Formats: sequence, C-alpha cells, structure tokens
Amino acid sequence: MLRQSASLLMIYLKGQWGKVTVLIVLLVGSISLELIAPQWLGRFVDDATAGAALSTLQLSAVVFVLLTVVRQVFVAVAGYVGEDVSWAATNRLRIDLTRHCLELDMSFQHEYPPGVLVERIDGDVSTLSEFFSTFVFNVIGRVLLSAGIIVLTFVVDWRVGALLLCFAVMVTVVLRRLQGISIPHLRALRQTKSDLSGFLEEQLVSTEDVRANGARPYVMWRLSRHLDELVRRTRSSRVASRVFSSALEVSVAIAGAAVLGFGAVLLQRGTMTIGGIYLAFYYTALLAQSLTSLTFQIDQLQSAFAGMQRISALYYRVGAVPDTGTERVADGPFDVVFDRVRFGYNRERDVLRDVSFRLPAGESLGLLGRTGSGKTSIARLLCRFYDVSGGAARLGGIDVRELALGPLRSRIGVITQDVELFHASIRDNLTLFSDEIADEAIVDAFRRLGLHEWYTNLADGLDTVISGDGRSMSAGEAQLLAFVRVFLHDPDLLILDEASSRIDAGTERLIEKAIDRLLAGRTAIVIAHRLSTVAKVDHILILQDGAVQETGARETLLNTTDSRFAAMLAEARA
Ligand SMILES: Nc1ncnc2c1ncn2[C@@H]1O[C@H](COP(=O)(O)OP(=O)(O)OP(=O)(O)O)[C@@H](O)[C@H]1O
Repeated sequence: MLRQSASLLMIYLKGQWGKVTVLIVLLVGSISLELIAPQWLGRFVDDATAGAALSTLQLSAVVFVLLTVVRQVFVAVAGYVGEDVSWAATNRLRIDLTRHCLELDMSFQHEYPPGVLVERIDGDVSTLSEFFSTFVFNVIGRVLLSAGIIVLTFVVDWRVGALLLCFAVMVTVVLRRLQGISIPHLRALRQTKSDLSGFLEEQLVSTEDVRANGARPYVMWRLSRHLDELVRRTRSSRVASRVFSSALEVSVAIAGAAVLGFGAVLLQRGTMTIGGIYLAFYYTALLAQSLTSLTFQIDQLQSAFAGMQRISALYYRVGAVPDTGTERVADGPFDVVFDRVRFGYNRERDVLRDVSFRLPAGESLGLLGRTGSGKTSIARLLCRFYDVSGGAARLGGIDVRELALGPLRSRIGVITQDVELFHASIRDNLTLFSDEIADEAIVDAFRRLGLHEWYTNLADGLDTVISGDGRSMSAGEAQLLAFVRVFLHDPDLLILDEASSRIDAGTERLIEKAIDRLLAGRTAIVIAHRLSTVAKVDHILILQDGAVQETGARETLLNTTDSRFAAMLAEARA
C-alpha cells in the first residue's frame, strides 16, 4: 500500500521537478540562515562582555536582522512555490479520480455512496494538498533544522552536543510511538466523518420519501448515532495526540534546564563563554520549538498518509467490468442475443437464470414480468454495467465483453424510470452541456417526436431552467425530455424502462406517440409496466423470477389462447 501511495505521488509530481528543486534550494537556504543568524547573537554577547566597541556590536546586530529578513523572504517565496506545486498536482489528481470513478462499474457505485466519494475526491485530496504545501517546510525543514542544531552544538562543545542528541533521540522515540498510536484513531475519525457525510447525502436526496413515510424520527435517531460516534472518535484521536505532546513539552523544559546547568559548570571551568551558553540555550529552545512543531505536524502528516492510502486504494481500484474488448459492432441497427445468460448481483442469488432470446435488428421487444423479475438487469447487462456470470449477451453477433466499452455505450440509448435532470436549462439538460448540438436540431427533435406543442408551452423555450434536481418536472415530463435527449444522441439500440408512476392521459398520449417515432428504424427493448405500451412491439418476453416464462412474436402470442400474454391481456381488460 505504501509503495502504491509513493508511486501515485511520483505520478503527480512528474513535470513539477523544476519547482520542487527551487523549493529544496529555498528550504536549505532558509535553514542555513536560521542556524547561522544566532551565531551573531552569541558573538554580540561575547563582544559585549569583553567591552568591544559600539560599532562592532552594532555590526553583529545588523547582520542578525539582515539574515532574519532574508530568511523570511525565502520562506515566503517557498510558501508560494509550495502552494503552486501542491495545487497543480492535486487538481490533476481530483480530475483523474473523478474520471476513474465515473468509469467504474455499478457495483462500485453501490459500494461507495456519493458522500463517501465526495470525501475521497475533495476531503482527502485537500488534506493531501495541505500536506504538499506545508510538509516540506514544517516537517522536512524541521527535521533538517534539528539535525543542523545538534551538529552546531557539537562544534560549540561536544558535551552539550551529546546532551542535545540524547534529548532529540528520546523525543524521536516518543514521536514514533505517537505515530503508531494516533494513526488508527485518525483513520477511524476520517471514516466516521465520511460515513456521516454519506448518511447526510443519502437522507437529503430522499427528503420527500422520508417525510412522506414519516421516517423522520428514524433519520434523527441514526443522525444522533453518527454524531455520538463522531464525538467518541474525535475525543480519542485528540487525546492520543495531546498526551504525547504534553510529554514532549515536559522533556523540553528538562533539557533546557540541563543545558543551562551544564553550561554554568563549563563557564566556571573556563571552557565556555557566556555567548556560548547563550547560543547553546538558544539552540535548545529552537530544537524544542522545532520538535514541538513536528509533533503538531504529525497529526496532519498522519491524516495525509491515511488519506493517501485511501486515495491510492480508489485510484488503483480495478473495475469488475474490464474494458479490454476491441471489437466494434457494424454501423446501423444490430440484433440482440441472450444465450443462456445467468447473472447475480452477488454470489448468493442469481437474478437471471438461463435467459435466452433473439431480437432481430431493427425490431422491438416488450419485456414483461412482475417487479423484481429481472427486466432492468437485462438492460444493465446489455450496457455492460455488469458482466454475465454464465452464458453470453451478444450484440450484432459479438459478445459484449469483446466490444470496446466507449463505442458500445455510444450505440445504446437508455431511458430509465428515474430520469436524471440537472439544475440547468432545458437545452443543457438535452445536450448534456455539449455546445455541438444546435438549437435548431433540438427543436427539430421535439417536432419529429410529436412534442412541438408541448415544447412551445415551456415558459422560456430552451432557456427554461429546471429547478432543483429536476423536481419541477413530473415523471411523465421528465421521460419526454429523456426521449428528446436520446433522439439527439441517435442510438442504434434503444432501451426504454417505462416510468411506472401514474401519468395523466394527455402526457401518456404524448409518450406513446414519441415512443412510436423513437422506435422507428432501431432495435428496441421496452420494459413495460403497462400492457398498452407493448401494443406495438414485435416480440414479447415474459420473465418470472429471473427465468423466461414465455417468449414469441406478439401477434402469435396474442392469437394463442392459452398463452400467458393473452391471459395477461384478458386480466387487464377484466
Ligand atoms: N444493485 C443491486 N444489487 C443487488 N440486488 C439487486 C440490485 N438491483 C436489483 N437487484 C435485485 O435483482 C432482482 C431483479 O431486479 P430488477 O431491477 O432487474 O427487476 P425488474 O424486473 O426490473 O423490477 P422492476 O419492475 O421493479 O423495475 C431483484 O430481486 C432486485 O432486488
């Protein structure tokens, strides 16, 4: 996992090495200045106690201030370059992650609810971006500074250097333990936050159903459970960090006192000057400050590591539907064959069992069956949102698994029961934000589908904005828009999952007329909830519990008195 995360980092730092080098030069420069500047303070103290001339003292003071100013300039420029590197790298990562998630199969979409994906693509990547921009200075910089301080104190007096080295080793051991203890708490905290946002997303999307079914108390109960968990996780992760940083503070105080005491002894022996003691104490304080800042950064470092691991798990996740096919279906309408297809969403249960049928090119098939009998699953297999567990689905004589995914899906138009509409104009909803489709083509599509009159009643024509997430449209109107959307896309295979909700007679007539025109010249599968919808299809397939109960030409079944289809029609008429 660590290797995966590291290789992911390398991918996104590629092309940024020039800036990273500038960052390293600025970092080394600023650390050197931070180490050198106090030397002038030590010299100032020694010169002052030796009664040196005022100009000598002034020179030391001016050099100290100058070095400090230059260092701050380095820090500011490095901050700018660090942000630049971090945003360039992480924005590319955001884009690639989003594309990857959109391409992954449906079982992935069920496993990661929208809230969790938002947390990965935005939350975790933001943490990573902060990590990039502050990590170099606050962690690597502090580590280098600490090492430099120990080397320099060794130069001043090896015994003081040894003292600081012991102190640094002790603190590093504490830091390592802190890392081991805090990471699981931080990981759990992040997971809890992501569960909470997933839960909120889920509830907000289904507000209407929640209210209508009186499920509000249950939602509030689950929310309070999530919040309790959040409090528990936050508390434990904060406590784990605080206990160790307090231990660090205490050790810092002890080290400062030891350096001063030891320096006093050396002063009495005449082996150390007051300036030297001052410098050693200054470096001890700087080392303490640097190690303390490291401790605080550990939190961020750890959450960046945890986030990085989650991001790389998502980034390297291989879809259950591999896009390895290279074949393409010949132009024009094609036939659809199901050859003893077996399929289940999980290993426990097959929802399609030995389903076989052949739909000739340019003809239509009405799929009937009780709810849950497997009709939608057939459509999903054709679009390869899932792969069959046994048998084969073939389009134009080619197994769908041998077809390249992009071209395959571009040949299929799907109209689902829940049409997805965006908070955007009718135009954008129909063209899916593409500006390659002219307004005339859209209006022509309305006309050819027999929907021109309905279109002219739209308040602002194509500029009419659909509010919310499409809730300003009824199920029937949403389907009409979906028809136009698909018509513009001009697919060779049309899959229509008819809206099961009640639609008024006027809209139903519009829908029927539009379906007639939409079906012309295409192979079509109509998943029908009303028998009237299949009145004009060429073939019928009735499913029962995932198996074919009856299939044949509609006319033939209609005229066969003991057919299931004829019985269904009779039941509907009664
Ligand atoms: N994503 C999924 N994960 C697990 N099981 C699923 C999933 N989608 C559907 N199922 C199950 O598969 C079976 C067939 O579902 P499918 O949606 O194909 O039926 P359907 O005939 O289209 O139903 P409806 O007429 O209600 O749309 C059902 O038992 C359903 O519970």
